[in-house]
Amino acid sequence: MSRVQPYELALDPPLRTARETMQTRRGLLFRVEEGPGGIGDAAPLPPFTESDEESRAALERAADAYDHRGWPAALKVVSDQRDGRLEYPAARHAVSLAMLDWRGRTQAEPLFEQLGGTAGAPVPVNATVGDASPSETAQSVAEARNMGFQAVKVKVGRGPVDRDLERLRAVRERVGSTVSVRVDANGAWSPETATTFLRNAADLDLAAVEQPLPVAETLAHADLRGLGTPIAVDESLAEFPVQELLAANVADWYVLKPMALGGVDVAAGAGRRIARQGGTPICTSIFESVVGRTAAVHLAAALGVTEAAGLATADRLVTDLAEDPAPIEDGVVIPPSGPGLGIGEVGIDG
Ligand SMILES: O=C(O)CCC(=O)c1ccccc1C(=O)O
Ligand SMILES: [Mg+2]
Repeated sequence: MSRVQPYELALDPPLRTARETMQTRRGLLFRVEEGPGGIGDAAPLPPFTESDEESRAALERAADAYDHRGWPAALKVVSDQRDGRLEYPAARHAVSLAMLDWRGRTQAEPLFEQLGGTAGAPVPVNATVGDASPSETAQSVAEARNMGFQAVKVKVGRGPVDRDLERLRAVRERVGSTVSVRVDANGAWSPETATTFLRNAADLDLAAVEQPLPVAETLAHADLRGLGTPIAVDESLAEFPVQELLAANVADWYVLKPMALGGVDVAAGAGRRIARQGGTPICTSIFESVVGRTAAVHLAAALGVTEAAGLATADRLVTDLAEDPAPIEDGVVIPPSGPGLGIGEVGIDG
């Protein structure tokens, strides 16, 4: 038997991005009871994924298919495509993860091994710093550095470019070059604004600028390369097949959100393709529960990513659904070595 269980987690402090102020995250656990059991997480977040309602409906259909016809039928239900893109990536993430967790538990194999990794090597992670005043931004970056993070990601694009540049100068004045700094505009800029930012940011030694342009301007990211700061795409991967982005040379870095790509299996394939073609894959979580986040940790370890992963999303969650089997220490995270996901008892009330 399988079950679909909704959850809701509060973020404290809320995360201010160019697009929104994220205060809570809703998601759905997909659980099966057979044998050792298995668990998966769907945490829909448009425009990265389908909506809550679509995800829930797809998961209910998948649960019914699983109960009557097993794993292949359940997976098929959440694998519908339109224009070459998955219609329910978050739901497919949940079902495929529950299947991998169940299989890993059955075969006593950790998820990172199922994904083709050989060692549960430590993964460097970045702290995530939201939009705030220049002094508050610098303070948050200094705190992250003092906690052992060697990389931070600062959200930009909420206010004018001059303010963002002022924030980043305040960061450099405060922490010098002791920490790697990347920024994420979440698609807030026009090509002109992005160019202005990049020309003025050349001396800030930013590791990358993530999704400067909206998804509709995806191909124009190629023109932003070579202005002194590596370009990363994120939201674009939810809309365009990764091979198209690679063929168009749109970016230096590619952000893999397994929740947006339809599962850790899909994301592992995309990550290997990106690396083969000379791109840099980055793994991130999106404030989903410990179930989804731990899956992303396994993915990052399996791919052996070298750039810091955006997996430090647990600290902001006021409560979670289980004890964290992969807490961040000194800026790195190590995937659990137990079977499957390696998560213990999961309860909806935390
Ligand atoms: O990458 C990180 O540091 C954390 C993840 C993150 O920023 C994020 C979280 C939720 C939704 C979108 C994003 C994003 O990278 O744009
Ligand atoms: Mg991003």
